[in-house]
Amino acid sequence: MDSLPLFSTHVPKTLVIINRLYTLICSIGILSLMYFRVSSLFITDQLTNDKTRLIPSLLIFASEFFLLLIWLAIRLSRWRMVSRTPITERLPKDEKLPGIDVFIFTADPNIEPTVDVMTTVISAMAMDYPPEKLHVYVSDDAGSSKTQHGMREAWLFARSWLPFCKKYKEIVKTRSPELFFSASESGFGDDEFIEEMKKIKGKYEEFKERVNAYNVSDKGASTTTPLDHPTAIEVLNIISRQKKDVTVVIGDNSTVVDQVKMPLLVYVAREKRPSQPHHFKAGAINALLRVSALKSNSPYVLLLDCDMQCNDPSSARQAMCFHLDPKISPTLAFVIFPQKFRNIGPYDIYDGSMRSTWELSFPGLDGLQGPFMSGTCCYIKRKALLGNSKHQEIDLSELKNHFGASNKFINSLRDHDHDHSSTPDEDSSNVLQEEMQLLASSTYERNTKWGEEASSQLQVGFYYASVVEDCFTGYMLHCKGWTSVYCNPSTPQFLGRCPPSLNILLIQLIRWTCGLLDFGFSRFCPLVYGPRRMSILMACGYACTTLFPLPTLSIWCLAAVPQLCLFNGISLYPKVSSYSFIIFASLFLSWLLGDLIEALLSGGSIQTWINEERIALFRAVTSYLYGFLEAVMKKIGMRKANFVITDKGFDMEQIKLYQMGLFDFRASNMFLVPLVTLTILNIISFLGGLTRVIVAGNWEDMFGHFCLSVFILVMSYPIIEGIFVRKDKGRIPIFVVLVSSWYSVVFLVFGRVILMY
Ligand SMILES: O=c1ccn([C@@H]2O[C@H](COP(=O)(O)OP(=O)(O)O[C@H]3O[C@H](CO)[C@@H](O)[C@H](O)[C@H]3O)[C@@H](O)[C@H]2O)c(=O)[nH]1
Ligand SMILES: [Mn+2]
Repeated sequence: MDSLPLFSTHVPKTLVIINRLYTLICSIGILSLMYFRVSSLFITDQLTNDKTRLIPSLLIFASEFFLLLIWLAIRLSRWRMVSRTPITERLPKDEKLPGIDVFIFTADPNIEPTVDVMTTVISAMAMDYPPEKLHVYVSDDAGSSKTQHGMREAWLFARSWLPFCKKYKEIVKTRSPELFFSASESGFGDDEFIEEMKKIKGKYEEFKERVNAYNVSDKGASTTTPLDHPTAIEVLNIISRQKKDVTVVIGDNSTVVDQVKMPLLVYVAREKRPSQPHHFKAGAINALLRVSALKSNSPYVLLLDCDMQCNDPSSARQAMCFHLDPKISPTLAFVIFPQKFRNIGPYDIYDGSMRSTWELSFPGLDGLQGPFMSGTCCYIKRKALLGNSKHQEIDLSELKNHFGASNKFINSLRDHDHDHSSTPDEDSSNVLQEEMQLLASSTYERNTKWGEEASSQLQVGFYYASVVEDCFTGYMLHCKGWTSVYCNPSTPQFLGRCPPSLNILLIQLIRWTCGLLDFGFSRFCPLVYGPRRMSILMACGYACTTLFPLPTLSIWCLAAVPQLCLFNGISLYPKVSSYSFIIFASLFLSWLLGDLIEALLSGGSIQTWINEERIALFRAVTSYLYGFLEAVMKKIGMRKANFVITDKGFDMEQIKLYQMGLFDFRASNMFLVPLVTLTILNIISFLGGLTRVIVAGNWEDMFGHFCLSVFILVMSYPIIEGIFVRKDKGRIPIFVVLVSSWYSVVFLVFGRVILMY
């Protein structure tokens, strides 16, 4: 049994063939386009005789070239798509399974509703895994009594929920009470089941009420601030109800309640002081790595954002099929599941399903060295995060230089070198508690290597260099030779909630853009640092992800320059009757059709495809631009790193618009103004160009421009509708329309001056 592989691998042939075909077409297209553009720069007449101008031609050439390069890099990174299926029946017996520490992160009870966070906690505790091998840690970066209290309530509810799930495991398919009670099939089962289900539903409602009541009461009012609070660690077990102060379980880590064992549950609020950098989520992960090392020190760690509930309980076993597979296990650092969302509307206008990432990019990377890391739905090997060598062989003082002064922590490192779940020595509760307090203190990392690039043998947790700590840390692991695996079973293992609002989405994207560019611009740039350490295709994958926001400049050019030229009767594209036009037409069409075919093959529809293209453009001209500017300002020292936490409480109006497939334009003006300006500019240019062509009759020269304009106008339809048609609250405010019209006029005037050259 042992030697049999624990998973199987398939190749999605149709997708692979289509992708390779398009890579080929795209490469030929790029070469011919370059030939055409370069030669037409020198022989002015070849275009539309005397009307070619240098500046717009150069701008357009650079933009097209850059976009095509990125397109090619994306295609290349999907060269070897694979998909994998774990075979859980072949896993060793429960006693032989390794321990797993689940880390759940929350940072602000005001925008991350406590009930939701706790539902995630409960769903993780109820996973299908031996409870004595499962340890759930909650990191509360706000140090809020609301979360701490919520956890005690969650623990109490779990005491009923876990036995219920165990008893009816054939019926209770999802272990998140929220998902279970909202699903229609929760009503099936015999009378006894229905009776018990009603009871437990009542308890769940009471649990929610108690948590919410506490949060609005005086007791819930915080006495500390998210940026300034002491360490608080609480290990929950039966006695913690009576003894409100910190309790530490001695002996077996799990607790037996009503014949059902409960996983260990630990609340950790690391100390935060304004004078000490806390490094956002990466800092929280590292603090948990240290604290958990003393308590359970499991060889595997599951990272979960607080809104990512465990939907299917089998993810841990599935992940272990890869981690324990004798063939891939030695180099395997992490197993990733896709982030799926439970609130995606029927139209998915904001591309919450991220189809191209989960269905195409990640399977592509999986055929190379493995998918990127994401800070949630990810089972990581602890050893990969703390060094891949035998810690016994390294000098103690060297280890202390890297990991800090705690002897107990260093001992734990040496412990997890034996790839099995270890029960750390249980000291008297006070000693252990003190040590955990030390490890979670804000000064512990001073003069250590936490969050930095260490020696080649050692890795000291998550990196602090970028606010997309997950992608960057994964990249560095890949550079060190670790691999990763992607697992995308048909039942979503985890379900979170995507932002159903344009504003929240675009704010989140600014952080991602800035964080990705941070590392794209650093000495670790995948184009420079990568190729020597990983395959060229893998480096391509990282390059197009970290540098993908850069085409914002190209897209701005393509959304404005050809339009200004159209307005002024200057042609940048060959005559429709000429041979060279075929280059443009075929590139443009194969780009669109390629995306369309892939969307259809990977479970999307025509609507999906239009939505994806549309939101990609909206993101490119707003978030990417601001993220890019922020990254540049950080680089020159004008700005500090910032992690704006994604708002997770949504209002009814937002949800209503989202469900109807209507954009919610109650967004910041900084997003609306660029979008509306470009739309108005395109409308004016289109109408102006049309008039001009009717008068001059040179439609053959301007055909390319019209195609581009029509495409942009179709993509901007929701904006046009938001300006002229909609009357609801989510329409585009009149003030924005006025300001944007003014900017469009400025564009037209400046454009005219520049186009003279
Ligand atoms: O100082 C902080 C900031 C955030 N978080 C937690 O980190 C998680 C992710 O934050 P969120 O605001 O939800 O960001 P998203 O953009 O939705 O998260 C994505 O992007 C992050 C990197 O920017 C990754 O860490 C996440 O795993 C990934 O889901 C949440 O649970 C937060 O509570 C902290 O613990 N401490
Ligand atoms: Mn999130």
